[in-house]
Amino acid sequence: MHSAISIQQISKHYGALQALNDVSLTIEPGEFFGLLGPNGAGKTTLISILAGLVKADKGHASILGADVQKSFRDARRMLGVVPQELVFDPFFTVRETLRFQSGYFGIRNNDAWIDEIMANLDLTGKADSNMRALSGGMKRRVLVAQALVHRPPVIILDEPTAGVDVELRQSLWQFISRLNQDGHTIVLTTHYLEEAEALCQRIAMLKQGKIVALDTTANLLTRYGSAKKDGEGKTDLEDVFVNIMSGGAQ
Ligand SMILES: Nc1ncnc2c1ncn2[C@@H]1O[C@H](COP(=O)(O)OP(=O)(O)OP(=O)(O)O)[C@@H](O)[C@H]1O
Repeated sequence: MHSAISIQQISKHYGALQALNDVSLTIEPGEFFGLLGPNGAGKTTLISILAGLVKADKGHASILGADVQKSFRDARRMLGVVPQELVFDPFFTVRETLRFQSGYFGIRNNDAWIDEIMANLDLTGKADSNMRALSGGMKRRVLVAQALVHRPPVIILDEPTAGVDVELRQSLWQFISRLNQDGHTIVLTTHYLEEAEALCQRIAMLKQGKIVALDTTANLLTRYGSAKKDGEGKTDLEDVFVNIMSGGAQ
């Protein structure tokens, strides 16, 4: 069986800046995987390479066996990406936006699935609203819906809960967890480390374009956690993250 995502020795420069430096990573089908790192570590660049939006200088990447460059269409069809930035045509309604996205993948008569996704994301009441009339949190739900219209087995979410209220965050995680239980592979980037700790089975940490830690969440907590100074003695992923980013990992 193919890996859900295979990344082999990927490097990427932007001028003099090395955004990714020899990154290798394999994610298996059905995993809930966290890709963490400080601002500028290279997470979005790596996701853009997987989505075929940015070309790596070196290395290979594939989605369920399809090379993201050589078999772009096959790879893209198996991948749903929830981007970090909210970019929409403001004059389309929510339903039109989702129909348009279905058309991009050559799917017609997708309304039953679009209705199901909208219901799961609490968007049904906004189906006929123009995108420009939605709040930021609602727009983010549409971004998630858009990533799912073609029923991709692998889903990457780039900071999906940035600027989202607690209620939506929880309903979003319930929905994403259900997709994972149904067999979808989920890759998540987030700066909310408590979310990553609760959801992700395995985590990679990037720092200045290099992987500095890669392990199960449980092992990372055991290996790199340190008892909190507040005396409670409980370690968490934030603790681990700070230790690794300050040079505690090899
Ligand atoms: N199109 C571009 N041109 C030049 N530099 C870029 C470009 N895109 C990204 N970079 C640089 O590459 C580095 C990695 O950026 P990237 O967006 O991948 O990081 P990130 O880990 O996703 O950060 P954040 O957590 O802030 O989203 C940064 O230094 C960024 O400024």
